[in-house]
Amino acid sequence: MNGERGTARLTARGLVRRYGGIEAVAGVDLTAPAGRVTALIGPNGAGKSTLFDCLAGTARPDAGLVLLGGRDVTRLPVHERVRLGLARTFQQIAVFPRLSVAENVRVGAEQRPGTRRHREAGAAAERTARALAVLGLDALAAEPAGEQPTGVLRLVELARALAGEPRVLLLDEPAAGLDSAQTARLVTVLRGLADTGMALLLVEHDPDLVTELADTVYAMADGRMVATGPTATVLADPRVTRAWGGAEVTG
Ligand SMILES: Nc1ncnc2c1ncn2[C@@H]1O[C@H](COP(=O)(O)OP(=O)(O)OP(=O)(O)O)[C@@H](O)[C@H]1O
Repeated sequence: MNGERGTARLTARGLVRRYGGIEAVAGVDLTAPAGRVTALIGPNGAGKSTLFDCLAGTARPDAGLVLLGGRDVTRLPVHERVRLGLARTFQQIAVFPRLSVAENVRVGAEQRPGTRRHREAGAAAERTARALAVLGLDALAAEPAGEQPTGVLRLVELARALAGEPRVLLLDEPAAGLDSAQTARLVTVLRGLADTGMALLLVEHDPDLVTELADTVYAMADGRMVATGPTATVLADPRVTRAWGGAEVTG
């Protein structure tokens, strides 16, 4: 796996997505390499979620390409991208409230290619157990998801994504609602996943978390990339600090 570190796993080329007269994503290039944590930052309305939707397949770009492991997936629906190794968590938490924590995670384990075809129920159970353990959720496995606090539900969503053993993981504000202990665990888990060769791309608002986690940062404003590069360099870029402070981006 580590031999692949740095190889592009998910690539956007010239992506454009319009809503009516608004270019929410206005010609964007981005690469999430294997074995790295890549962060996407920018003020509200910058286009981060729209770009995520185009990468995950929940939105179709009006122009440009999405490549997953070198394969053009621009026109493939979400479930095909999942089969090719893409997983995602959402800004708005979505769990099945009446299912247990473990059953919610199992949903992710069963989306893995070949699970049904080969009747790999045992393997799906193992993947579920592994994902629960990685996120420290074993003790809550049998509890109804609907009774858990937000912090736990974020971890359940992440466990569900991991249970499919993806090669590319998209995370939309993964630390929102987590307390400091859960955030520390999340950081350790995400770094550990990158070390296994997974490509991680996260949308994040907290500069401290971005500094702690990300190898590379893409900063968006008004649908465009305003700065890209190593985390410390991008976070110190005046165009980025202005945009994050809510002021107009001019450059
Ligand atoms: N479904 C939609 N219909 C119309 N306009 C949309 C839609 N989704 C996003 N937009 C517009 O596209 C632009 C980019 O929005 P987007 O949600 O992608 O930004 P964001 O960077 O993710 O913001 P936030 O940090 O608030 O989630 C905004 O002007 C938004 O109003």
